Amino acid sequence: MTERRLLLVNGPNLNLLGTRQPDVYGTATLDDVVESVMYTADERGYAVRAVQSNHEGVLIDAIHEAREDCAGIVINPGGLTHTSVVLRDALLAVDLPVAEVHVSDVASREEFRQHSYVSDIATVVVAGEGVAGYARAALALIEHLEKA
Ligand SMILES: O=C1C[C@@](O)(C(=O)O)C[C@@H](O)[C@@H]1O
Repeated sequence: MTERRLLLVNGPNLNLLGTRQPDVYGTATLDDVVESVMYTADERGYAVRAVQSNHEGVLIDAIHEAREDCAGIVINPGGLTHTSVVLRDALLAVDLPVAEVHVSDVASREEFRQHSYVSDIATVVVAGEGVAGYARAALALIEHLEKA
């Protein structure tokens, strides 16, 4: 039976949501994000395990562990989006469907933010919708899982 659990991953600096560049990222906190994803997932009968780390290896370990008991991954890799081959490799290695989220509209920001190592392997990409984008991404991922 498919596990009814999602892994929610937030990468470097996302612990500072709410106070970090509020003009770009808004004032909602990481706790708000986790709560909104849990609420949305719970309504569809899914549990959520949330991890945030400023350390790439911690994120990679959490992604590896998801293989044991998660059906999919919702991830905002933060700046690692634009740099991390190892994060991409971890996502490919566990072979779970991925929803990539960005609070800001990365496509309309600096050029270096316009390349993602995750987007082409993601089932869902949501960017520029503020923290509300996390719940939308989780829902789209669940819908994908339910169809599969
Ligand atoms: O840390 C972040 C946050 C971000 O992923 C976003 O949610 O908009 C966008 C990234 O470019 C940035 O490095």
